[in-house]
Amino acid sequence: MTPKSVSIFEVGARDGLQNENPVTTQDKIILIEALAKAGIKRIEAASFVSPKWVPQMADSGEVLRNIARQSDVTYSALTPNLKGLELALDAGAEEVAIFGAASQSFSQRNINCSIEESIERFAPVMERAIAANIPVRGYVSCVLGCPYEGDIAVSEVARVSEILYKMGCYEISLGDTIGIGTPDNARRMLETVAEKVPVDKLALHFHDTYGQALANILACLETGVSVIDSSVAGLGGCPYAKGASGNLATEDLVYMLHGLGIETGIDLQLLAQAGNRISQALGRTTGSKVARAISG
Ligand SMILES: CC(C)(COP(=O)([O-])OP(=O)([O-])OC[C@H]1O[C@@H](n2cnc3c(N)ncnc32)[C@H](O)[C@@H]1OP(=O)([O-])[O-])[C@@H](O)C(=O)NCCC(=O)NCCSC(=O)C[C@@](C)(O)CC(=O)[O-]
Repeated sequence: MTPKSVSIFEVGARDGLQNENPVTTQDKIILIEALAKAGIKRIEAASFVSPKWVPQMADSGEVLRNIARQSDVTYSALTPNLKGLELALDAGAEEVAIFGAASQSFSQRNINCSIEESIERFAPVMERAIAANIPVRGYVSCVLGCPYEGDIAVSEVARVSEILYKMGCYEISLGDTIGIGTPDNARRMLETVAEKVPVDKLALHFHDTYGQALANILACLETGVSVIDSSVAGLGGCPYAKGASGNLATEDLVYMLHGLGIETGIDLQLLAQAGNRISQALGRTTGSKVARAISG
């Protein structure tokens, strides 16, 4: 059944900015604070990965330490290993995420290890996070296709999702990393994963490379999924998936959800302003059609 409200997990400051031209630390801080003012309650603000691999995220500690935090907002960070987790805890991350894949080739290119090795690396991260009382989110990439392998079996998506869930992730975010899915296969994938992980513990994380993300989300909403990741101004892509565009723009998602009578708690005008400002800092126009329409 379609949910009455949707929780938006904003990934623009991480998934978005990790694959844009560098912006200043201050620009990131202004963005994150503006997103919170617009009513977003879950913000992925940082990523503690190797600065040699993703230089755009090298100032993650400084970002987390300097944002003016709102008490009802959760600020989270990616942590691929124990080193990343310790840095995230030190900087005050309130939630962390481990990120695996349903594709062996993507796992190798993204985090330099196989799926099985990644699970081994995640185990101590989970253990330490639980000891520190920090919730851990789990990502599974390539749920609707892989830039290196093509089609990915939904059974593999379900298998990896279940492993991360059973390890203790409170929520599993299903990433269409290259935005290749279409409504029927997106929904079928979600239904298959939901046989292993309860649908209220699943989130959708759809890139918009082929312009299908909104349609795919609409098709999936009927299953009752109620957490959706998106990126203000459609920022980003993925450094290990050449040609992938950003996540679905949050403004476009919010506009559709409000039109369907689904609550988000987000002020669309303030959100569009936040997206327009970071787009200006990047020297590009917003990737959100809704923001362009409102601004026009
Ligand atoms: C995972 C590693 C670190 C393994 O990298 P590695 O080379 O296998 O690891 P290592 O342990 O051998 O370390 C190599 C170097 O990295 C350093 N290092 C090691 N760990 C860290 C850390 N946490 N923070 C800072 N530095 C670190 C470590 O200290 C060492 O430094 P050196 O001695 O060479 O100077 C590397 O592969 C990496 O950083 N990859 C980047 C992955 C990434 O950020 N990808 C993009 C995010 S995932 C994504 O966008 C998909 C998602 C989540 O949005 C969902 C979707 O859309 O599908």
